Amino acid sequence: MPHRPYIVGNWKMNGSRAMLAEARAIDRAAGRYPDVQVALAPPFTLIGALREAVSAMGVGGQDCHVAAKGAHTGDVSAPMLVDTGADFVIVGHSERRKDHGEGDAVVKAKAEAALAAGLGIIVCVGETLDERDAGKAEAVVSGQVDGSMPEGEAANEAVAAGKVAVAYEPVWAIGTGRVAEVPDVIAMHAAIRARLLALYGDAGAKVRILYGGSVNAGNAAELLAAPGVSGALVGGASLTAEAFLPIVAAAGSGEA
Ligand SMILES: O=C(CO)COP(=O)(O)O
Repeated sequence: MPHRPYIVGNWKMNGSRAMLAEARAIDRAAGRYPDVQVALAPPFTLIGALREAVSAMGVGGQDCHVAAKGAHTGDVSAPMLVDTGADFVIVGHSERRKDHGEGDAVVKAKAEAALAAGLGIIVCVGETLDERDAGKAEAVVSGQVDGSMPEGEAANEAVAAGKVAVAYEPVWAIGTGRVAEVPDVIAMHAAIRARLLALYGDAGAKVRILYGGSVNAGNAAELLAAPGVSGALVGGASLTAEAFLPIVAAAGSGEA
């Protein structure tokens, strides 16, 4: 694998202070896999506490507003994420795109706001089942990459610094137990890489492309060994150390 594997847990709208014990256990074990970059994205309410509870792993947000501050009730900005201890943020998750009507232009603005605040980013893309069945998966995902990735000098610098990742998450594989076929994942990651090279030139090779969608202990090794897969964005199986650590172990060479 040309990149340092990146295994990220997305807790979505799950978690309470009681779950900090899981984060601590994940963090302790993550320290045994220095070859793997491990991170968790808890809900906003837990970012600060989780940051203080862990030391080896990254801590991120699941979304940010396009503006740095202002009259946007209920929203959280990228500088606020930094202030509470986050080092990255996920933008453009399909649940945000669907639940909050976020299109590519908004996702791109969020990505640029996050970079301006100094955060790393994971930009999510992925097709629906209808789009895949219609043979449009690569076209849809390529269009999302073109429309959602940040542009400009700050983006080029962040890409070169390895602070930018893309997560390919087929919508039909999220939370369904249905994983994409490995050849389809390889093909899609290659299509995404081609767009990244077109957008950023040679530096586009530095963007890590993660797979997400029903990743678990049983399928992680095969997915992570696939050419072009630089890591995983994990939902349900990131909620406990017991479920998440085998995925970290599958990515790393440390002791189990
Ligand atoms: O959406 C996901 C991660 O962002 C994937 O969720 P699951 O791993 O629960 O399918």
